[in-house]
Amino acid sequence: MAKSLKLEENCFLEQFGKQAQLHARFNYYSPCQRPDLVLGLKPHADGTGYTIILQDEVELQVLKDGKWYAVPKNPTALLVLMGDQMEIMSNGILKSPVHRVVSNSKRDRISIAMFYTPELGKEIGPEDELVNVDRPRVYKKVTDYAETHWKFYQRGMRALHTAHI
Ligand SMILES: O=C(O)CCC(=O)C(=O)O
Ligand SMILES: [Fe+2]
Repeated sequence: MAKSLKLEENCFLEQFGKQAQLHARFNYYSPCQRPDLVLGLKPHADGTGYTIILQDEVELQVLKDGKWYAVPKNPTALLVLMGDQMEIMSNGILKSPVHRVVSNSKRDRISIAMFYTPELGKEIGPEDELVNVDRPRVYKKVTDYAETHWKFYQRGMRALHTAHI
């Protein structure tokens, strides 16, 4: 990702720190009689650096320009979603998408999500090379953003505005 932005290849890794955290969550979504009324997982963006997902059935959707798009099923692929902290470190170039899981009346669904988050207590912020006259600094430096994210998540809100300049 750093290389794709013409940055020194370890710069994001250094921001994550030596004690970066990796959490795994195993999700089971049972069939639901009223998929029109019930979501598998409410709309949210991840507070991680990034999240890697393995899904067995399509029901994950990503919000773009006010519309929900299904992420195609590919059992041999891992889906990598940017989290809010990669959006901050890339000064808004990489986007942390709002996503949700819809439910299905016929079948269940299993997914495994790996959440990769910077070390506790480590300050992160936009890479200096990504700040210039054409692209002013969008985000300030933040520490333990995942905690702030969690507080807002519980109220069904995004936390990214707390990192805006
Ligand atoms: O189950 C999925 O595919 C997505 C899970 C997810 O978005 C999350 O746990 O944050
Ligand atoms: Fe998520």
